[in-house]
Formats: sequence, C-alpha cells, structure tokens
Amino acid sequence: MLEIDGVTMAYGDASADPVLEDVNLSVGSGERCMLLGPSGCGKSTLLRAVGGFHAPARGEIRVGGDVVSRPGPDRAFVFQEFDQLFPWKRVLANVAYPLVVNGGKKPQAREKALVHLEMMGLRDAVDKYPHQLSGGMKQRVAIARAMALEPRVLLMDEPFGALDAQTRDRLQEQFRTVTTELGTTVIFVTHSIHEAALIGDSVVVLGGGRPGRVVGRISREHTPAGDRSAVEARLKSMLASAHTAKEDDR
Ligand SMILES: Nc1ncnc2c1ncn2[C@@H]1O[C@H](COP(=O)(O)OP(=O)(O)OP(=O)(O)O)[C@@H](O)[C@H]1O
Repeated sequence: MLEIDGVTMAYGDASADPVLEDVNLSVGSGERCMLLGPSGCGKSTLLRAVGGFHAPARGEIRVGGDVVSRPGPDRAFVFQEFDQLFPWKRVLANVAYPLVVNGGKKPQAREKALVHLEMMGLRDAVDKYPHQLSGGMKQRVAIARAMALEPRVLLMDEPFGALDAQTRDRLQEQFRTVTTELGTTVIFVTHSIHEAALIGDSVVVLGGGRPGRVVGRISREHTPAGDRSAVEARLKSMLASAHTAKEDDR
C-alpha cells in the first residue's frame, strides 16, 4: 500500500544538509507501521512527506501505486494537539465536514460520521462542541474524522502523546481494535517503546545521527506470537544504538 523508495529529506535549498537519507520502507495493506526514534531524527518529517506536505529531495513515495506529490484525502492525519477540531462545529459536523468537502452528500456524510463516532465510543457526544470534551474525547473525534475518510493510509503523529497515562492506555487499545476491525493501513509516529510494541505490526527505528536513516526494524511475523516484552527488549537495544550513533556524530 505504501512504498518509500530511496527517500532523502532536507529543509532549505539544494545544498542543505539532509535530515533523512535513503529511507526505504514498504508497508502492506492493513499493516500498522510504527516510526520510533530519538527526538529530532526526522519521524515527523517522513510522515509529512507521506502526507504530501513536503517533497523528498531524492527518491519517491507511492501510495496504492500512485506517486505522492501533494496532500489528499487518501492520506488522513491525526496530530498530537487537542485543537485540531473546528471549535465552532459540533462533533458530528466535525466528522462529516471533510466528507462533504470531498464530494459526499450531506445525509450520507452524517450517517458515515455517526458510524465512526460510534466505533470510537462517542455516540453520546455527537451534539457537543469541542470545548465541552476532554482531551481524550477530542483525540477520539479526530481519529473518527480521519477514519471516516477511509484513507488508504492513516497518518498518526504522536496522537496520544499529550494524554494522561490511563486515557492513553484506553485509547491505544481502542485504536488497535478499531484499526484491526477496519483493516486500516497506519503509519504511527511515537516516542514510546511500549506503544510501538502494543500497536505495531511492524516497527521501524530511525536515528543514527544526521542525516537520520533506518537503523532497525521489527515485524510481528518475525517475533514470538504475543511476546510483547521480547519486542520491547529488542526495540530498547535498537533505540540505544540509534541514540549512541547520534552522540558519536557530534
Ligand atoms: N520546517 C522546518 N524547517 C527546518 N528544519 C526543520 C523543519 N521541521 C523540522 N526541521 C528539522 O528537521 C529535523 C527533524 O525534525 P522532525 O520534527 O522530523 O523530527 P522528529 O523525529 O519528529 O522529532 P520529535 O520526536 O522531537 O518530534 C530536526 O533537526 C528539526 O529541527
């Protein structure tokens, strides 16, 4: 579903030092791929490139075989910030609006929005405004809104990073259940080894200094079934080497 093919990312002009170099990644349909790595290694940069917000200096990104050249509804984003909803629209309208903007009819858009809000456990919140919701509820609305678009790839940039631990645990489980049920393809940026092991079908570790690159990857099919602690231990050692290389480069 997603191919990242020899991608180098840089900010500024052609002479600028790259942030990421020669990233190759292939994500299958229905796979949840986690991007893990030290702060500043380029996780969000790569996610924005898949979103079509920032073009690679070299290489190519394809989604469903189509080369990414601009943002589009086939790649929906959920961010960490709680203020990504339209404050003047009720919850149902927040979720239905992008469907209408992308050519849907209003009654069908509202129906679909309702289905996705129900899946995220928000049936009772559909008539509320964002300011009446908790942070966790706002994030669930943002997820429902992104999922309702039925994107080819759902792009998540630390969506649970600003939540309290209990809410985060609940949402991680809920997200895993809903994306499994719908077979959603997901790219998910996280700082958390625990979150990566809990949600990911695969985990890609970025880091190793400037420019960053892929320093390791784990796929669920190559790890003992259900043995999350073994996955976490391996990720911990990969992340340590991603950090060490960074310090050596300074
Ligand atoms: N708009 C920009 N202009 C110039 N440099 C940028 C821009 N956005 C990010 N960078 C730089 O690119 C590098 C990678 O940033 P990025 O946000 O992708 O990292 P990250 O791994 O997502 O970090 P974090 O985990 O802290 O969110 C950093 O050195 C950052 O300063």
